[in-house]
Amino acid sequence: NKPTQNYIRPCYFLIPSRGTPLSRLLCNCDEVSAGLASADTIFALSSGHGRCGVAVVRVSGPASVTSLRSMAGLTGSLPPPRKALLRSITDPLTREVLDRGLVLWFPAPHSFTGEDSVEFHIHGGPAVITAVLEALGSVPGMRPAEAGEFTRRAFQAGKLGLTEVEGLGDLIHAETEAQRRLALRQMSGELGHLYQDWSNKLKRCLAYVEAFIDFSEDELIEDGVLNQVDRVVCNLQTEMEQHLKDKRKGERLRSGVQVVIAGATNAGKSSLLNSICQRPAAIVSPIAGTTRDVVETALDIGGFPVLLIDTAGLRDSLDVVEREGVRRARERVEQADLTLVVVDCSNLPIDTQQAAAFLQEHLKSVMSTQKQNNCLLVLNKTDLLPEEQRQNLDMELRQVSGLPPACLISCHSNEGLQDFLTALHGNVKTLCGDPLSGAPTLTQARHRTHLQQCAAALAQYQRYRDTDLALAAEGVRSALTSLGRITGRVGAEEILDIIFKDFCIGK
Ligand SMILES: Nc1nc2c(ncn2[C@@H]2O[C@H](COP(=O)(O)OP(=O)(O)OP(=O)(O)O)[C@@H](O)[C@H]2O)c(=O)[nH]1
Repeated sequence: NKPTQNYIRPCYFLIPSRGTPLSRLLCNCDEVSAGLASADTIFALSSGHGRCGVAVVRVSGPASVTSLRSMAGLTGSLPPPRKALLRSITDPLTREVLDRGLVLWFPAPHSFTGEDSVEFHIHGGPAVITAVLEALGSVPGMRPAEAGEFTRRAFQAGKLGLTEVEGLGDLIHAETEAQRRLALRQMSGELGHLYQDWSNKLKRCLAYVEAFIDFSEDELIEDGVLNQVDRVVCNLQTEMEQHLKDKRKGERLRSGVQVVIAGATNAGKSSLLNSICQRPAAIVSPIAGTTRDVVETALDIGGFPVLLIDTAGLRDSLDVVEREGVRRARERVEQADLTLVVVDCSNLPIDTQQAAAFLQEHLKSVMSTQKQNNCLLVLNKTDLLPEEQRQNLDMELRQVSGLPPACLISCHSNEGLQDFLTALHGNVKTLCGDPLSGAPTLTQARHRTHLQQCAAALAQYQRYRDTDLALAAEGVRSALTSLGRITGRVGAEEILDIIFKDFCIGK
């Protein structure tokens, strides 16, 4: 019998002559809905919106051929697959020529969606695009595609795994070089292959445990089979632990590093924000307490995405609005990946030891000790210091232990700004990691959740291994289910909508 979709069932392999069960394996019908042909044919503009030289309109589904024949005037044989053909594109009802462009024919299964597909490469003016889309809508069996529907069909045809789909989505949304690299790596399937490999190992473990439960009493199963399972489970746990201990680098790179600028009023926080992003994004004034709310600016720092956040100056205030601003500032500091604590260095004691003690107290008032590990001290307004004091401070603060790295800058003269930007880039790079080196990293919070569930389920195997083998097997089974949720092989329906809704129409 064909197993029900997503259902893991045992099946027996028999030696035909004696009928003795040799081993019991698991057959996982995990092709999701592979092979389910879609009745509708969908079409959409797949290139970007707005005026452009060339626009690509994509069609996928059984009526693709009809659209090709009726709109490109092809009565005889179809063009060779994947070869561009220059044709007049006509309205199938009125026969009016709408444009002259290229048509490409991708017969199933060698297309992005796995279905018969056609592409019309037409001129990118809005009137041409509208006319061609309207004409396609008049072909029987065709309808406009929904957001992400082409990719969804590719997934359902087994052309892409769910992690690859997510990589493709990230690639479309990538705004920086490092994000592009990370997305491309995930789209190439590295992460998906890692999880699939773990999944295959667990399937084998489950088969062994089930076999042991069923046949150990008849002595048809070798001694030590459970020891093999123990070893695999233990190794997988270690691998997963390592994989999860990634300091959220991939997730951070995907969504942007949160860099928060904090400190006392008038220290020059807004000036620093403006200097970094090289435009007057925040209001600067000599009036203490000018910034009252959070000001966010998205930046590309050396290829890494950064969300730079200016906050209200930290001080006690009777003003309700300012108090709320300070509360929000503290909240953002606690959520930050990196905090830039700005200090007006013209207010520092001249003696370096006293200055260091002052800075330590100041840091304590801004953030928790743990947060100080991801912090840069920015000593601003060096233009107000005598040259000798500036140099002493620069040299001697480096010798003080227990202080975060400090940068001396002046937002007015730009002195020290380049060194500070280099330090900032270095910190951001460390927080994101190199997207191309080492093992593939986690990029989504949902992967982390399912992996944590998987690790917990493996712990259940170990807990019950010697007392209740059925419960231990259940642990391995739910570990498999958790992995299947990441790759889209099990119980993925509820998450598909969430993932595909992030895609644009035409992808
Ligand atoms: N001399 C000098 N003045 C600076 C420098 N940076 C900022 N200032 C001045 O310091 C004052 C306060 O600057 P802001 O950038 O508004 O300071 P802030 O920390 O955002 O202030 P709040 O909004 O009160 O939190 C302004 O008059 C700036 O022109 C600097 O490097 N040197």
